Amino acid sequence: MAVAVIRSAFRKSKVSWLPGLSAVRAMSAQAGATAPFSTLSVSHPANAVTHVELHRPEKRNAMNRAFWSEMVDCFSQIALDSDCRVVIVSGAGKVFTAGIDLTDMAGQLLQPEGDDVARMSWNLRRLIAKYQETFSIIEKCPKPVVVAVHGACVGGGVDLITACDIRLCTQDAWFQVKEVDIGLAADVGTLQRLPKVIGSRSLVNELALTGRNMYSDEAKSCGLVSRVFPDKEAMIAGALELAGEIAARSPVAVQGTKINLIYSRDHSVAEGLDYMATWNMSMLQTQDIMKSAQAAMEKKSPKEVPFSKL
Ligand SMILES: CC/C=C\C=C\CC(=O)SCCNC(=O)CCNC(=O)[C@H](O)C(C)(C)COP(=O)(O)OP(=O)(O)OC[C@H]1O[C@@H](n2cnc3c(N)ncnc32)[C@H](O)[C@@H]1OP(=O)(O)O
Repeated sequence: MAVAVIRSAFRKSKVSWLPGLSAVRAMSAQAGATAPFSTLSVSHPANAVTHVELHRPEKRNAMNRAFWSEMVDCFSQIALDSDCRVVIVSGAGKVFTAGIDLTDMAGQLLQPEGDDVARMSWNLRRLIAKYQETFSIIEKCPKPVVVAVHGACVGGGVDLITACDIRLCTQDAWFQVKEVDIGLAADVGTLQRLPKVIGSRSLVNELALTGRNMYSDEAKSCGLVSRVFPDKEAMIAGALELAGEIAARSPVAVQGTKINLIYSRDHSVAEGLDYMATWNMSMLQTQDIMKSAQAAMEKKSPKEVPFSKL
């Protein structure tokens, strides 16, 4: 009986605005993150899954000038790619990343352009904001991002992973808020996001003020990562399995969940509930609810439900 009710509701839900919506989607759909990047390798290992690999292994994936721009281009393309429902980020070679490229840093950041202090300061501010966007773009991307860390994750690496939605690591992974060791206060996300990721403010302060290494067991126990794998191969297999589970769900539900979780993290419960109500006053009208409910009633897996692209 319940199945019949859902079927009938689903038939009724095929309302006349759908062709218009498809046309808008067709106009905005992009081919995916295909630009020839020099510091990133982008692949599509499974249906609806995009894998972004930091790819400067001979320099331990140190973040050079090209990297700071390419991440923004890559994630801007992914955000619009209706064939992508979930992203995996990992590092090629021996480690995840050695953080900012220290040889590149001297030019741009330490010798800002400008005729006087005001102009140099203004240019430097713009540059720092640009570097911040390199990781904020991950958080702004509506597709969930799973990051898989092996070996070292230093400095800018911690900024990067705290902007991701799910963090995995290998047993040999270690994390270091290194900035204090090179004479600067971390300025591209760690100080803002790490306290929201791990529960202990005292631990955040300790890590950021001493620059000490944190190893995988402690990263798991404090909540920085949700799973630890014996090695990189097992971790990438685990990341793909997790990505497959996310990709199988309604993209309307998944993207709405990511956006509302981040909004709620930064607002009061009352504001979060208000935002949610406004969000769902349109999103509850999706066909995906009827499709998912029907599959649940028929004891089918969400993997069997053909959701439209988003
Ligand atoms: C607006 C500001 C925005 C962001 C700021 C971010 C701040 C930070 O990121 S602070 C962190 C800076 N990073 C470091 O201090 C790490 C330095 N590197 C290491 O400690 C080690 O390389 C390692 C990551 C532990 C890996 O060790 P190992 O596997 O033994 O490799 P190496 O032999 O040391 O290096 C191989 C190769 O890579 C080059 N390299 C490594 N790290 C960097 C780097 N950060 N910048 C530039 N180049 C790096 C190293 O020089 C070697 O190059 P060769 O040409 O082979 O000599």
